Amino acid sequence: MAPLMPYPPPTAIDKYLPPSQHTGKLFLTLTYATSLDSHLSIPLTKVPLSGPETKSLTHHLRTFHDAILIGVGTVVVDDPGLNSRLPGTPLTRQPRPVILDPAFRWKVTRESRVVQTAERGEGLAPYVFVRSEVEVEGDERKRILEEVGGKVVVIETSGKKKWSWHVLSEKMKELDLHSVMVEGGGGVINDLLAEGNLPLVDSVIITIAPTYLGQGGVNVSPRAVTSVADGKRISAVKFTNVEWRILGRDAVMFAQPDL
Ligand SMILES: NC(=O)c1ccc[n+]([C@@H]2O[C@H](COP(=O)([O-])OP(=O)(O)OC[C@H]3O[C@@H](n4cnc5c(N)ncnc54)[C@H](OP(=O)(O)O)[C@@H]3O)[C@@H](O)[C@H]2O)c1
Ligand SMILES: Nc1nc(=O)c(N)c(NC[C@H](O)[C@H](O)[C@H](O)COP(=O)(O)O)[nH]1
Repeated sequence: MAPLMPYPPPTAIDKYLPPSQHTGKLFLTLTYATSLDSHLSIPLTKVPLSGPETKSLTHHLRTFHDAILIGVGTVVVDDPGLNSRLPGTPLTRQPRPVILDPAFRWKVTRESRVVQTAERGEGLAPYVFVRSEVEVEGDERKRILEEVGGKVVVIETSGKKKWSWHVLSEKMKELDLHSVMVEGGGGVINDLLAEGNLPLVDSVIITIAPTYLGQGGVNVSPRAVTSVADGKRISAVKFTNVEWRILGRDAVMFAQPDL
């Protein structure tokens, strides 16, 4: 895959990046690109929203994180590479792709881009998080992942459909992954922006592209929140330390959740 055109990253964004020494808490950065109508994409479609400058920023951010996390919905639709393609990025600065795929529905093959990327030594192979009820022994896909240094990570769900982000954070640390860049898609992001999960989010970096994708897109809008005091609707998520940068045609918000 062709190296990416590098653009100088914005200055003075260190406070939004993982610390150089890990602190025992998983550092979580939520980052994605959105349209003006808060859509990530058109359903079942990969939509390039980021311009060259913000795509370069995303790849820059990937070199600061131990892991990059997406949901199975994204890996199935986008067939992503999930590496940093900034020229000269050493393997030691490549993030570990993590795919949330409880039912192991991703039909990974040797042609999958993330597998090819790992095979060429241009990125790391994925860890696929799967529910303990799913039979993976003898599954050809497990072998394909292991051949390039990836693995199926079996996680207890104790009958629940979803893993809590506390369980996911503990599992990441167990795997020696101490900082993660959560890139989407809609299901993953709306879940992470739910009230109870916000304390786990350290930084939010959102690219806003100058386009409307139109109704019925893959929308980012967290669950509504009402005030405990009077039961009235209040903002679902607020931010602090908010800074904006204009990169090419896109605006980028850097912020931290205001808990
Ligand atoms: N613009 C951007 O920055 C951006 C970024 C990423 C993706 N996208 C776009 O977004 C679309 C995909 O979004 P999506 O909402 O369909 O899919 P998604 O969020 O990538 O994946 C959702 C699925 O992941 C699994 N999952 C998520 N959270 C989980 C949890 N806590 N525990 C267990 N499993 C969990 C579930 O799988 P099961 O259903 O199997 O239970 C869930 O249905 C694509 O079109 C892609 O191009 C855009
Ligand atoms: N920053 C950003 N701008 C976009 O316009 C867009 N569509 C995504 N989408 C994120 C999603 O996670 C994709 O799957 C990966 O961006 C593809 O990853 P690669 O570049 O193939 O490594 N992310």
